Amino acid sequence: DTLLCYFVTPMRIERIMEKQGVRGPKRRILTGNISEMLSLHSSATSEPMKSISHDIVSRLVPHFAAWYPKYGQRFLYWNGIEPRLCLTETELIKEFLAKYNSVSGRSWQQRQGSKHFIGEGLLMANGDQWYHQRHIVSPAFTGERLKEYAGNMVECTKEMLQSLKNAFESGHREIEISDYMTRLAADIISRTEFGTSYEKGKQLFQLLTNLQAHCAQASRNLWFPGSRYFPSKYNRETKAMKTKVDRLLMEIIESRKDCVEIGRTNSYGNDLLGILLNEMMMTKEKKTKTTTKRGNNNGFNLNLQLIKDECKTFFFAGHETTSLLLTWTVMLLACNPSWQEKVRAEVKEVCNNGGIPSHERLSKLTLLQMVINETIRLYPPAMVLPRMAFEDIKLGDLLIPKGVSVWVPVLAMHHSKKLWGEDADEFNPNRFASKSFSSGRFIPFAVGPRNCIGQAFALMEAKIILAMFISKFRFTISENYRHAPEVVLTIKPRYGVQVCLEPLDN
Ligand code: HEM
Repeated sequence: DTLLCYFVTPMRIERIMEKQGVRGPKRRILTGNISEMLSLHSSATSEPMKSISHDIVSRLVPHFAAWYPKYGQRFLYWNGIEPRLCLTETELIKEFLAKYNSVSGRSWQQRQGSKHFIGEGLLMANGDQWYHQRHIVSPAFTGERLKEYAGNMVECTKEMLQSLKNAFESGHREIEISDYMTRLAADIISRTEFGTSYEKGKQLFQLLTNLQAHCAQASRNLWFPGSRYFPSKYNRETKAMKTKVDRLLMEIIESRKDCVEIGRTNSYGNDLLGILLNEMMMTKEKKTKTTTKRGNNNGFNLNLQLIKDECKTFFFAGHETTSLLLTWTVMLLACNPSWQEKVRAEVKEVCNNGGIPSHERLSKLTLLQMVINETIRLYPPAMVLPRMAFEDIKLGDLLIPKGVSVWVPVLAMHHSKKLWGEDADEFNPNRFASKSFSSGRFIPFAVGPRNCIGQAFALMEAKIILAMFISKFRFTISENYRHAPEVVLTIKPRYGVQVCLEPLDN
């Protein structure tokens, strides 16, 4: 097996790719191109940028910036023993994401790296396991359900605006906005997931945030097979943190079950946790009635462990991405006062009740939507879409051998001058004025059956929060802001985003 994994398979993959003209940097046995990538990364992000420029590809994905001009629009590199095929052709990407979902998915490295903090939930599931989970949670994201969440979003935002006002009144003219946005997005997803058990959801937020930061650090060593078995301090600490999270989740689940068992209600609720518990109970009942074997569900079993994993998955996928979208939008509008004023005027016209947008009015906020699009083009929270081929895949003229991870470099494509023109690195929301922009080059939420299930939720949330924020405050970028985007799973501002606030009367 070792021989196969370290020598034979990599050589076979290299040969197949080379025959098709796909080349890449020279690979070392075991470590692949890791040391080169590490050294490129550490020099690229060691300092803040000299100005607030959005030309960030060579800073955040320096290996892409180095290899793309040299090896072309498809190239192969190695993260340890994992081969990665970087694919940048929009038609091929669309076809790959739309058609080959059942024969591609999360790689071992990805699943291992996130095992402790999101486990086997939707984001990391593959094949039938993925299919069943997606089917079960979809009802939580229908149009009707979204409308109901809008009220929660407005309530949480009002609280956040009040605490900003309090901070201002106690003398803080400058605030760091990413902290506020992170707490707000966590608040909203906690209510959506846990509804009434929301107070415990808040406690979970802290525990999960710590666990995630811890896992991000530990997974740096994952390219080395067997590392997860080392009795390291990291591994011990991770396990202890995970146990705490699971215990708290179990408490939330148990109290929900108690309510049903003592007959106070007959449903577990229609928030995400409720939907999952209802489904688990229904399948249990069906099983005892018909004593069906595993057959029709292909071995899929929604048990308590999976429900806990799902709660963690949605918490993780649903708050950090959105809070970053909000933070970067505030940064960009703080640096572009004319766009800030235009959006404020639009909000005033569309929502003439103090900037609180009703669900029906959201689609009328077109300038705000253009600004949001431009923000996730320049700073896409998910900067890469990784998918491993589980079978040989024929994509146009390209054969992708089994075992290769296809990497769609979202950030690099969003900044490509070839796709967006010479001003690709500039903030210009007008490029989204026409609704007919090609979908292939703009993929912040991915495309195809495995796209972001929370896309409509996130966009609704972003519009509500930004509309309310912009009606209450005018804001400018502080001279203390240091522009230092960095990648820690997502694209973050290393030192936060400091803005100066001016409350508005309305
Ligand atoms: C601006 C905000 C967001 C962005 C940019 C974003 C982006 C993405 C992207 C690119 C993917 C595909 C990842 C991949 O295939 O590698 C994804 C998947 C996912 N997202 Fe989001 N997301 C956002 C907000 C949310 C929210 C609010 C939720 C939940 C409420 C959510 C839940 C998920 C889940 C569960 C998946 C996995 C879907 C699957 O594999 O079937 N996301 N997201």
